[in-house]
Amino acid sequence: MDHITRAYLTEILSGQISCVETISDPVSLSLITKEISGFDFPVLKSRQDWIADFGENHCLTNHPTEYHFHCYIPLENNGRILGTFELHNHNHELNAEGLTFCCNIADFIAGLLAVMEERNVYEPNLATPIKSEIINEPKISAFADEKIKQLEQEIEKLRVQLAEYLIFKPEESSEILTHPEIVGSSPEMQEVYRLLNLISSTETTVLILGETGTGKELIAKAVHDGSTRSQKTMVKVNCAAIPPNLIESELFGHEKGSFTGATERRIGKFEQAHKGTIFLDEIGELPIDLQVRLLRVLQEKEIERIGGKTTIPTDVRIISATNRNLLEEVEAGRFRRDLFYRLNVFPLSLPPLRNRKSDIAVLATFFLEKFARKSKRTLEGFSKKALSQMMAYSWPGNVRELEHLIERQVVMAQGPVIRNVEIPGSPEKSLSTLAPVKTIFENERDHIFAVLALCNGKISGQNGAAKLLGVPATTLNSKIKRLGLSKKHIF
Ligand SMILES: Nc1ncnc2c1ncn2[C@@H]1O[C@H](COP(=O)(O)OP(=O)(O)OP(=O)(O)O)[C@@H](O)[C@H]1O
Repeated sequence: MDHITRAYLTEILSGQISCVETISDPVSLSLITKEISGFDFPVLKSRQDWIADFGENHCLTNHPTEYHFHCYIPLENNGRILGTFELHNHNHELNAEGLTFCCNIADFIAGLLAVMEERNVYEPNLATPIKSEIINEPKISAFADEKIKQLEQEIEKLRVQLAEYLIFKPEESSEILTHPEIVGSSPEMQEVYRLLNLISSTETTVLILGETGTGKELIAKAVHDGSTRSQKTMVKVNCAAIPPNLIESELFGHEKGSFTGATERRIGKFEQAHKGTIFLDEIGELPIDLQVRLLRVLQEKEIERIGGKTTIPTDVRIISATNRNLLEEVEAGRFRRDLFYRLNVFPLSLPPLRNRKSDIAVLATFFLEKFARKSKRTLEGFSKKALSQMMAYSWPGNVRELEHLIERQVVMAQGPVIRNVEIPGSPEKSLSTLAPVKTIFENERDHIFAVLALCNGKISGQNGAAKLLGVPATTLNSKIKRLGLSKKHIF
């Protein structure tokens, strides 16, 4: 290899600097090539990792300050690796969220380098290093066309978000965050509110992830309401609910007579959402051919009605949501990787209710008040028993399931306090209906019996039952006698 392109962000005390450089000097190159150009997937390394591998001389950030955490992501465009994106920072080891940020930035930088290469603005085989502060101070804008400017703007937005993310130290914030429309103050929801605050004033494309009923639509609404587009509408499209043959016309509209049954011109959801937000729910269900069209709309920022002859510019913020693991869908070839990166600019994961049990009581009370008001009933709250029933349940349908359950309880309530909640699929168990319970004695006997059978009756030694059970062979022998077990039980 005769050169390597490195785009890097480093955290310094006064803020962030960023630059792209091409290194072709043989001495630095051999060291760098050896170390980072071999990474063909994202790699996180700490300073200690580098020292363990290469000694104290590992530092390759071209900056005198030593950094503690390093992240390297290949800059890949259409299967070609154009260089490496690096982040060097002091404070945090990157978590999954930070890594996604970086992957998104890398994706845009790779796109930018590819366009620059195409336009001859950037020449990867240049013998001398170019040092253009493409991110902070776009010197190349003299040559730059619209596409380059757009990509630069996207990168800049992400860079600012990443900077805010890196500066934030959760342990230093003691303020309990809340939201007027969203109930819950568990640590998991604190993180959701923090991310909501982070994106509220931006135009970022958001991907909301979470199981069914975790509140994805509610959060999408909160993102829209908190944005500068809140005076315009948020148009919702449920990609799973529309028959595949109608979804294109639903999203982009059609001209009269463009297909059988198109008796009128139809304005699609993208046009309806102009200057506002479009919420693409269940995006994982979007057919693959429409994924291509959606990607084009995201890139070109214009749509074409079916049967239309002109393109219509659209200014729409995209929020999408899914309860699928989209990366798995990408790996399985059911979801386009380029679209995934476009949508996943800012991922926001909602925790399932079973992982934030401290919110159950407050959510249940919120719904109790809501439905009591609606049905004009006076209800005061839940008994301890009712609350512990709700706490013990795993809520596969999450907040929506809780909401429906409380609605039913309000209808059926006999007095001002709900004393018993009917958890679905678990009729109240009385002792007489429970399966016979084993005594501790029986449990121990059966367990020892099973392990002895596994070891073919061998008690001591390397493959003996005593070793597996973590007791000395003499103890196991006396237990076997006491429990009345013998070899005949085993073979
Ligand atoms: N934190 C919350 N506070 C108050 N209400 C909530 C909260 N989370 C969810 N809900 C309510 O629960 C119901 C389900 O929420 P929502 O429709 O947003 O879930 P979803 O994740 O979009 O579901 P699906 O994946 O099935 O589309 C709604 O009535 C919503 O208002």
